[in-house]
Amino acid sequence: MKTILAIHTGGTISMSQNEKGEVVPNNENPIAKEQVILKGQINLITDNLFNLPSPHITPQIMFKLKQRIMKAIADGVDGVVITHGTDTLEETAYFLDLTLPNTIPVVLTGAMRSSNEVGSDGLYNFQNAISIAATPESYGKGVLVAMNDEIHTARFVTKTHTTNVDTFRTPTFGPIGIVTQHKAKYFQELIRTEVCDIDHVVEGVYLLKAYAGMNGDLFSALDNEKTRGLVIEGLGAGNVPPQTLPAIQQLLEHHIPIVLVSRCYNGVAQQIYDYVGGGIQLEKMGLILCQGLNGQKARIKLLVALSNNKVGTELRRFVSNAVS
Ligand SMILES: NC(=O)C[C@H](N)C(=O)O
Repeated sequence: MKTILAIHTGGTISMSQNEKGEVVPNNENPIAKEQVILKGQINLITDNLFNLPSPHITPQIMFKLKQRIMKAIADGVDGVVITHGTDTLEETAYFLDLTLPNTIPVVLTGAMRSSNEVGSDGLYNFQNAISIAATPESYGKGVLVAMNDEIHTARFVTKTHTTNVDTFRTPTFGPIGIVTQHKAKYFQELIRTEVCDIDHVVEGVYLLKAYAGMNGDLFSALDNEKTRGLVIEGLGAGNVPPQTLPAIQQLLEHHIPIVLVSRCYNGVAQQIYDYVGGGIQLEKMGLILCQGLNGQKARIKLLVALSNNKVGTELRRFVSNAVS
């Protein structure tokens, strides 16, 4: 019989609506003891590790979660399910994808409607995640995200809607599989994995979004000493307004690695445009163009790379390409 560990970390899936209609955390996790699916066929063990709304999750907390999963792997569990708030779920999922060995299925899930709301999706998603974690086909696919009958890779999935249960999408590539009647069916393979073990997490990795008319003020506001790295969500295929360039250059002169992604929902940042502030100039200046990741994922990747003490060409190689 397979042993699946469910680690609960909080989020709407663990919350309830009160008489005023406000969604609030519970002391007792309402779904922690529930197991409808695969009852008698798997041994489900539970760890209520945290009870946090996901905006309270930090990279330090992600690191504690990674350590807990490493212990579970060493103890011989066959799969791990993590319940998590959806706001930062994609960041935790990608952090774990980058830092855990790809040995057993690790599946994150959450809910858009709290436990006592009509049409609550929490228990349903939790059941699906258990079933995915117990499926032999789920091995070797990296960390997975199971929401609303779809299975996504941690690397590319993103939250796209504030409240709709169909919020998690994988732009450009699509989901890796689906769940029907609580059974996982895969129709895409994981392209590759890149595990990068870390024993601590650095601070001071920031994310800024470019906008029409942006100037250097926000870049200049960064403390050169405290800033370990920066991700810029550029415009379109990876361009920034020209007024930002002197301040960006200043940061580069302080040897701060700067990663460029696109603020677009779909597509990749590339050296296409040769005008002032275009991707070609940014690449020549020394920015690392990262293909395929959104801003928050690129920030996690840069943070993991820096926590692994990567520098120079190795940092550039690791951060630049998430696709192939
Ligand atoms: N649906 C959710 O879980 C959203 C909630 N604010 C959280 O991330 O904790």
